Amino acid sequence: MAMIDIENLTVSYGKGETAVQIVNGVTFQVAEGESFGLVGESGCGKSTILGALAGRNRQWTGSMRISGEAIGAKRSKAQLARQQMVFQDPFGSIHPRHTIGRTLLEPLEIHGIGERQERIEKALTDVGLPVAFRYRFPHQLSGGQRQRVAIARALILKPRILLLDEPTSALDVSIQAEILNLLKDLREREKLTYVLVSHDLAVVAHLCDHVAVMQHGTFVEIADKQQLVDGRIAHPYTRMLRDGSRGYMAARKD
Ligand SMILES: Nc1ncnc2c1ncn2[C@@H]1O[C@H](COP(=O)(O)OP(=O)(O)OP(=O)(O)O)[C@@H](O)[C@H]1O
Repeated sequence: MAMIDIENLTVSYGKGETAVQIVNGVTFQVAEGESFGLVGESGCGKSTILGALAGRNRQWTGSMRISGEAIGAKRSKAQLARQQMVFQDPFGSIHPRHTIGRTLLEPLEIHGIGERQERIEKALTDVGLPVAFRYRFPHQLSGGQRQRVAIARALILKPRILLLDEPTSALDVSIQAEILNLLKDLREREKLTYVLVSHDLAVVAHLCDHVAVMQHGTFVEIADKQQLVDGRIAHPYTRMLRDGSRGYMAARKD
């Protein structure tokens, strides 16, 4: 059974005459413990798919099954907790005047979950931060540490799926690999399933088992990691993306 099973998903924004369909009938499955990448030019609908999976974009049609369960228009708290998002910008996504502890407490309060102190400490430890960081404020942390907090906040509800929207692209190059490796370790340790949006095929090749290439709201190709690394990819657009990150891909052929 696939952890994520999406059939003919369309997603739109706006109502009536101003409604615009952004995602035009995409179909994909992600097995438990796998990572599925979404790449494609800016505005093609990658984040919109993540938003629909997360329950943030509710204007969708098609069929969505998560962990074998059919997802409807309204989700229970348990269904919402099952997948959590990590955004690109760790500066914008964490409240600047809340301590890290308070940031991590918030989802537990919203979902009415107990054992809060233990969970906060475990979440910080899981992302490689000292537990004393709970008393710090975001401005006292580096960009990489803030992204670790954003990942800890996503993990604190014990989701089965992480939806990662360009999780390293706002970070210094030297920090990017550190966060990618953390995500890789976490996936293996916690048996998490990932959907990762990136404009960078090298990042996708590093982390993902399969990748869908998007153009104008549809998938033009789904390739596996080996096809990507070996250059056995069919669609001209995919080749163009690959050529754009060739040096990087060669450096990361692991
Ligand atoms: N809340 C919204 N209301 C209306 N239109 C939106 C909304 N969010 C996104 N869009 C539009 O939907 C289209 C797809 O946006 P989306 O963010 O999914 O693209 P993307 O592929 O993730 O791009 P990028 O790589 O730039 O993040 C864009 O044209 C965008 O302007």
